[in-house]
Amino acid sequence: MTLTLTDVTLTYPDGDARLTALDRVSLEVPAGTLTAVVGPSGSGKSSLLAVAATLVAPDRGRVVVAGTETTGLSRAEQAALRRERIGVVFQQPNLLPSLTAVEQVQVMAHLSGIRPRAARGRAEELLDAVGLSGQADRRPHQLSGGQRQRVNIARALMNEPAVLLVDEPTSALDHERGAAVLGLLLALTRERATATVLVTHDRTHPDRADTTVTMEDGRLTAGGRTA
Ligand SMILES: Nc1ncnc2c1ncn2[C@@H]1O[C@H](COP(=O)(O)OP(=O)(O)OP(=O)(O)O)[C@@H](O)[C@H]1O
Repeated sequence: MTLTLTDVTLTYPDGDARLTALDRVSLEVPAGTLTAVVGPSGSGKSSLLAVAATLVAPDRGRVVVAGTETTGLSRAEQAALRRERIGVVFQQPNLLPSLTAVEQVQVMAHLSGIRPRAARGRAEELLDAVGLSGQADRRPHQLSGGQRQRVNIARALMNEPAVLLVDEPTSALDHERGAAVLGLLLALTRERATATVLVTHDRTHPDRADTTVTMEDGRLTAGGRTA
């Protein structure tokens, strides 16, 4: 299943005018591949993810998630689609301070309609997949920034999403850890056949992505590279 954006334009109110955050953006991300999105601050990268996640409605254009055209759906239908088909890892991880790593992942099952007993096993399996099997019982303050991001990724995979959207934190990870997260995301993308989009602030490691696109002033500029 694929993520497709076609001619997507998004504007925000800006005083009496409108600010164009996305300007006729088209992007296709096939299942089992990872597209890295790079570009300067304010160029529209997070807006692109927000539209792909159906969290923000574009002014114009089409967003198709795993075969479903999202722009015509009601808010309730979009919420159901997010719950069932989309995994999102935000720039600001909002882990719950009192829950252990495995509980953070498990709690997502509730939203995804997975039975509690099955949820524990699945949460453990996902922590294993992101390399955190030894840390299952730690709380967020006992984990490093990179480990917290891995918990976040495991959490986003709980509903077996078709589309995985990751907004990489700007400062939480150094280059080496950022590269490790990219390696992990690539492996998960292949294994789980997700259409993955990674917004990254590190300009060096996207070389390993299947495709790298650059945002500039709300436009996807040429120079996208397909491996
Ligand atoms: N809710 C909003 N209301 C008004 N303007 C917004 C809103 N969100 C973003 N913008 C503006 O839209 C443009 C694109 O912002 P966006 O957050 O998508 O950029 P970005 O490339 O993700 O930036 P960064 O790398 O700093 O996270 C910016 O000019 C920003 O100021």
